[in-house]
Amino acid sequence: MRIVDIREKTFPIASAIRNAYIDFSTMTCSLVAVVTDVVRDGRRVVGYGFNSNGRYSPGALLHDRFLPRLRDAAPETLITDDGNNLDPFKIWRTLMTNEKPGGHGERSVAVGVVDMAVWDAVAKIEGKPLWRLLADRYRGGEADDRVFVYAAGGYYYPGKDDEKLKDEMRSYRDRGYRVVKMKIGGAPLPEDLRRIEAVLSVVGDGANLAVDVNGRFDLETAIAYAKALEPYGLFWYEEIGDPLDFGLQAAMAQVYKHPMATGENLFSMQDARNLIRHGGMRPDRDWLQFDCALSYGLVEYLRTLAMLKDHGWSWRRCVPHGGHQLSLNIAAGLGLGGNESYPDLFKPFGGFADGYAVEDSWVRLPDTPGIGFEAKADVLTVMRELAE
Ligand SMILES: O=C([O-])CC(=O)C(=O)O
Ligand SMILES: [Mg+2]
Repeated sequence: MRIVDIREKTFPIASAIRNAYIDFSTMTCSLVAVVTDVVRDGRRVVGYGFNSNGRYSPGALLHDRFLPRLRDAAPETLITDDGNNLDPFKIWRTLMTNEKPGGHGERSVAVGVVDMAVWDAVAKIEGKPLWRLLADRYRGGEADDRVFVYAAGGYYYPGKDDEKLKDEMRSYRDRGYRVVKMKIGGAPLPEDLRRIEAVLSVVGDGANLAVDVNGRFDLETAIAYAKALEPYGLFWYEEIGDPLDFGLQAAMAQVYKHPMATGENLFSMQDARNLIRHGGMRPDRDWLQFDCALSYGLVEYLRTLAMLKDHGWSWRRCVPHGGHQLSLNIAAGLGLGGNESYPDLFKPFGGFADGYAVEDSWVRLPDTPGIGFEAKADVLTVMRELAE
């Protein structure tokens, strides 16, 4: 078997939302199709991948550097020894030819998009959902039959008052999410506390609400917020300072006793390892949000999981950023703690299979071969337009 074509297209996923650091007025997303010569159920197997929000489309990097490496490689160097399937690890090595270590930048997004498409194709060729393939390969066949998900939203938005924020959260609760997340740090502390209390009037207990700073605070502001947030007993306090400021993160562990979360902007196993070594993260309560779609894909995420195991961390502490189905498959297949969900944002790329309702913040996965895009009509439409 071989790869016969690789296509990429950049799509806008712009919206008027704003977090404490950026707005999404020009946000884009890259969709990649890896077309193979394998036929299953009368169709040519095509694997699809895309990057999650927060980083722009890596289309230029893909066209300049990464896709030519795959096109120029001898086809037999990209497949398994028995010749029956693509080998995600060999493809990863080819993509990363002549790339120095460190300084990961956004090439990790480009490699992540291709890696997602490769795993989708690999599972389709094996005729299995990816969560099943991962459970069979790495967990002795054991898979979780449902995954914890929380609804992310609560952005700043022109003209959005507390009533609109409450309506948004009520609609997530009506759609089966127990836990919701909102943005903070983009307004003065008293205003954010008023917004938090508005949301708590809808979701009740603080254990049903996570807050996300998107890396905005210096230590002094982080501590002022920590003191104000402490009484609410929130689900988590996320990405409080700069993602690479492990000293700030470690200092916060001394002053904030409730759970914290971070990691969505760490793009390699080595960066994740530095967080674990130097960030003071507490394996009994804190959460790790590394997102494979932004950070060299599942091949690299497996290295990150191995690193966590070596450091005595349970994979149940991982709840990836991004709200995409690749992380949902990894969560079910490898036994993570859950996955993010954006019920209303970043369409059609975010979101899970049609017709699988969320209940009390748990969702089930379809049996569709691959990542499950064939079970989600809106994303499948744009995918098939690209390559089928
Ligand atoms: O607003 C964003 O960039 C998304 C984000 O942090 C999250 O989903 O946790
Ligand atoms: Mg975040």
